[in-house]
Amino acid sequence: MLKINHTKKPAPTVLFIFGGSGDLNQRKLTPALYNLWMDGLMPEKFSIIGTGRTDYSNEKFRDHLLEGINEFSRRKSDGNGSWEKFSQQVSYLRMDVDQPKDYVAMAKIISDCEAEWGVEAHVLFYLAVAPQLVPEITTNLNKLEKSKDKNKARIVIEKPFGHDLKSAEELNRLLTEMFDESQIYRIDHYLGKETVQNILALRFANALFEPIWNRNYIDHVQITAAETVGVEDRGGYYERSGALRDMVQNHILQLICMVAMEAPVSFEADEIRNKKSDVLNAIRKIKKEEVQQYAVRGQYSQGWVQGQQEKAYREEKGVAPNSSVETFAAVKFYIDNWRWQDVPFYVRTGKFLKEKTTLITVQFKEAPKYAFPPEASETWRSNRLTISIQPEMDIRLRFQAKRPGQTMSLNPVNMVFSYSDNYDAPQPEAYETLLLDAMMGNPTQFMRGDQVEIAWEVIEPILETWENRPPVDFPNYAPGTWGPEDAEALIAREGRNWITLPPKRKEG
Ligand SMILES: NC(=O)C1=CN([C@@H]2O[C@H](COP(=O)(O)OP(=O)(O)OC[C@H]3O[C@@H](n4cnc5c(N)ncnc54)[C@H](OP(=O)(O)O)[C@@H]3O)[C@@H](O)[C@H]2O)C=CC1
Ligand SMILES: O=C1O[C@H](COP(=O)(O)O)[C@@H](O)[C@H](O)[C@H]1O
Repeated sequence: MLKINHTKKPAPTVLFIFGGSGDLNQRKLTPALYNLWMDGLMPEKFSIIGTGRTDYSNEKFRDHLLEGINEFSRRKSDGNGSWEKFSQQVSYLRMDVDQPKDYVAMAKIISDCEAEWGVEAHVLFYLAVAPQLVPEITTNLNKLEKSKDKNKARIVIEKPFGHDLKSAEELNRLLTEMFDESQIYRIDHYLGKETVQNILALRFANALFEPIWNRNYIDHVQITAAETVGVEDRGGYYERSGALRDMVQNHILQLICMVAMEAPVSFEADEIRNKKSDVLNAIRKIKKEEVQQYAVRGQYSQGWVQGQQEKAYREEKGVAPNSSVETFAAVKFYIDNWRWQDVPFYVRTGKFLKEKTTLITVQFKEAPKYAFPPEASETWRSNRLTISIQPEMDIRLRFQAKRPGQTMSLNPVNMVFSYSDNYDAPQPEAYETLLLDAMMGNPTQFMRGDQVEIAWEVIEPILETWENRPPVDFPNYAPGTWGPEDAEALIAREGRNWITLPPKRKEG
């Protein structure tokens, strides 16, 4: 069920973070837990145990996490002892995931906490590790008595969930042999973003949009998820992934689900998940021989961004000098159902693009009859709704207005709902929301096994075609641009263009 309020706190919880010494924990997980604690949303009793092979003492581990708080958290250490108090409940367990004896140590930690707290604890196992370690860890966890408790033990699995359809199916099979589906939380952090969750409110708490939210009124939908950084130090991971696996299979398909799903009859987890699975199932499978018409790939070259010289992807650490892995992908999808038949969903994502932005645009059709003389307006297709997911958080409804003056001159204007103008409190980070949900036992905003598999099915023809046909033109875009020219052509040849947002309220 989607949460309505937080009158209840999570039950006393022991939280193990596999990959505790890793990047994700330092950047996102510990800052999220610290912010939850500062907001009074952590359980009354909790213990966080980071694991890894690195030789940390508890003190050194906390120092390492504090650096992450000061660099990445929305709240820094406040100098009033908050971090020190919080971090007393954080410790480190040095372990190798393939050593069964180390899981015995985990069992002891759980029973020690329970003895100290005088209650039976809930346990959350967060797997912030590379996917190849997941089978080993889960098989060992399955031997712990505690993990069999359906109501008290949960396991969070980071993306990527599998490498392709086959491996995702295998992973699902393995997990569901050992755990109940209700214990498995497949995380997609985009689903924890405030602006993404707000799509449900926008669509289903207002009578205004739903009547026109269909093929009769909508010309097309587009989603841009653009980053201004390269692969940084994740070249090793990215070489096995690429933009399609890294962003489209999960985050972007989930955004499509939020925009395209039918109205749920309740906010029960399975109701929402069923509605999303319906969308994924209805996405037209692109035939291999048609991939070139529907999808474009790119890889960044070296170049200059804001006076700084950037390396080509092929020069990044951990990347093969002749790599054919894509750092940019654009795809045109169709959803074959009554609501969306023939409405294209154009999506694009990439590293080292011109702007950091995640933007959903719903472009409405033209007015059926334009009685104004052509010289009244240069702009057509003026009606559009843009949902800025990040970094700006706003929704803009664009429509034509009369420019003040003695002539009937039209120009598009925006009605803007901006988070910062409407709410004083800072927005929680996605990982805060999702970690709290996992502790509360609320799987609504996590992916069910079937969704992950259908999402792989959707992109598999593209993946296979690209893997079998190495690109001849890589690298094909410079850092600081909007990607390869073919991506412009993908949409331009249908008389449309990619939309980016000028600053708030200045749009002309
Ligand atoms: N970093 C990010 O921004 C994001 C990451 N993710 C996902 O999260 C997961 C982790 O990513 P990230 O933190 O970046 O990766 P890192 O490489 O930074 O961390 C990997 C972690 O795994 C641990 N580890 C590796 N092998 C073993 C082993 N044999 N036994 C015990 N621990 C081991 C490492 O510990 P040690 O080195 O101490 O042995 C380390 O803590 C990945 O699946 C990634 O795709 C998802 C979204 C964003
Ligand atoms: O999952 C991932 O997401 C990030 C982008 O996340 P955002 O919240 O900053 O939009 C991306 O950089 C990374 O490659 C990918 O693995």
